[in-house]
Amino acid sequence: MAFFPALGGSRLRIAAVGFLGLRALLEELAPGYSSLAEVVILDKAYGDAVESIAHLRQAGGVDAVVSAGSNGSFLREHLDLPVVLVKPGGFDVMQGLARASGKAQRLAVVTYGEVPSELAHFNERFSLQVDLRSYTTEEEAEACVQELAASGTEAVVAPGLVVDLARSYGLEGVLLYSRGAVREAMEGAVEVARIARLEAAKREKLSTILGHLKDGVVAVNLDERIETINPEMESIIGLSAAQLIGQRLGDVRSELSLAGTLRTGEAVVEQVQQVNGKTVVVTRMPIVEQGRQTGAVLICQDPIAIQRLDRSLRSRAQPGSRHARYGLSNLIGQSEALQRVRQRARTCAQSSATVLIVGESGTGKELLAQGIHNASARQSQPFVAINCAAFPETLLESELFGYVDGAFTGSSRGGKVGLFEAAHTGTIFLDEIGDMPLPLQTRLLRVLQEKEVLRVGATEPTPVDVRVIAATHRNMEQQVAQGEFRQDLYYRLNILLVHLPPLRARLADLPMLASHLADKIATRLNNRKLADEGLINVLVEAAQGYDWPGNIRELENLIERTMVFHEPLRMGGPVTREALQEIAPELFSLRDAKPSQALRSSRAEAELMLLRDVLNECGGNRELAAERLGISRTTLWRKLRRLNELKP
Ligand SMILES: Nc1ncnc2c1ncn2[C@@H]1O[C@H](COP(=O)(O)OP(=O)(O)OP(=O)(O)O)[C@@H](O)[C@H]1O
Repeated sequence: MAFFPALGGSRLRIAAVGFLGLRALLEELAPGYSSLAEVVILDKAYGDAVESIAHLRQAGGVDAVVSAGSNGSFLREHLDLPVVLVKPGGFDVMQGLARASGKAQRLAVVTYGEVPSELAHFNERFSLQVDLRSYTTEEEAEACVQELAASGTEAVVAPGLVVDLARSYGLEGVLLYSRGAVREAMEGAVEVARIARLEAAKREKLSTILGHLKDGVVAVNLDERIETINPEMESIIGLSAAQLIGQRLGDVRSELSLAGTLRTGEAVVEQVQQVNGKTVVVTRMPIVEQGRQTGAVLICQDPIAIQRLDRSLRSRAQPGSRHARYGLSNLIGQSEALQRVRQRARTCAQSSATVLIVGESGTGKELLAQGIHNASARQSQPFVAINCAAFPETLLESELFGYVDGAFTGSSRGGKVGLFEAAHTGTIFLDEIGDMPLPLQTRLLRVLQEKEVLRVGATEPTPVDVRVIAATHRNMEQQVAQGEFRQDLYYRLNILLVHLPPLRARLADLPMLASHLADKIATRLNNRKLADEGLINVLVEAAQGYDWPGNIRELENLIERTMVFHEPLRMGGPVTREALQEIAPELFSLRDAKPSQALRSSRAEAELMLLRDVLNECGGNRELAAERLGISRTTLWRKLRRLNELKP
């Protein structure tokens, strides 16, 4: 689509500067342009004319100026506006001479600047004996008229200034400019004014665009002098546009110099640089107009903004990959213990403080973390999860914190965004935090304290706003006591504690959980018949005496195993206790075959450890501990006594 900027709504405005004869001609011609432009006639010269034009510009603006002779040249030098000069042609000179010859014998032609060569040639060729003179300053004009008067010249054909002077010396003065020359100048001025308006509209549009850009932009001419700069670049450089326009960019900030681009004419794209102590991504490009280089432009981008954009593009490209799928309502179970967990999770969701979830493997720690995130104000932001036990130290470090280009051999070009940066404005879930190596614990502590990450190999940290939810199945107090986990980090993580009880401590939830999981798996396996109630009943009955070391994940696996291996179920037939015994012997063997003393003691040990942990967390308060475990106080007391007896 072509671009036709409007002329700014108002009429063009032209200042026509001239006195005496020129002024009379301007006044005569001006009404003929009233539909195109307002012509303001100024009977002023030199400095006074400049001043009057300045006032006019303030009161409504001026698009172009028409003037002539030395006055016109003076205005051209002192105004940053287009000035169109009335140019006398050969015909004007002849007309002037014809008019003057009717009044006098001895004639002179005085021109501004040099005497046109064709006039001198014409004069000589036809032996006209017209005295040809020229001037550039007002003083020269006066001296010239004095000389002419002294040498007996009777009439002078000249620009207005000289005509005026001639008359003051008693000579005849004939204005050099014809009506045609003035009309031509007026027409030129209207056209120039129209183009100036179009240019101004384009410039305004460009500066509005540049003003709204988040990137810093500066353009220079071939002499590397700043011609255009946007506010973002002003703040990167630390100086205002008024201070910068016209300066050489390389003199102001050598690190931003465009001299190389002007010399080679080649673009250099996305270089990482330090400017004013800040890291920026810089692109340099030549400006080429109609095949000719006319300057160069430099664009500065904020790397954090690029990363944010990169992240949003990536997350859009992989929907759901950085999102929490589950809410607190997906946490199935109505036992008192689970209801308390849900209530506590809702409280956690109200704040942005770090949460520590403690619970055995498979108890739903990640599900709970997702639920907290989705119930929090960060729900529409990224949720990023990582299992700290699943990576060797160096890999975990680069996964969490990212690295810069060339940080180590084999690192990807362009560096890598760490999960902390990827989780910016959202939540990061650090599973198995107790398995994080000590050096990384130190780095994590720094992130939590300073709210910024330092990529591997980087010198400058990147600010991040991330809510941390950590989880562990380990006894962290013990880890701290044994020097395996930093105490200060433990305190930082343990601001809001949620204890997820094991399945065996809330067997009341088992029927509901089994039925929910059976539904889920049957849907996944695309066979609704599998979610048979008979299966749930047999399973629930058989599972009551079982310990569920793998908790809900184990229950889920067991249901899936039964669905896959039990032929009659697939046909819609019943599941018998015997069939289940075959598929999941572990459910029965421990109870039926009386566990060995060694097995019993190790299970007792594990349970005792859990009870003690919870008691410790509750400061020895048995009521609170029983509540957290989802059992009654008497059961807790009984268990403690029995387990202590069982201990080898
Ligand atoms: N209360 C619950 N309701 C429904 N499903 C649950 C519940 N708790 C856990 N699950 C399911 O059990 C499986 C294991 O849960 P999750 O991965 O959250 O446990 P985890 O404690 O983080 O395990 P790990 O410590 O081994 O990483 C998941 O499929 C999860 O959806």
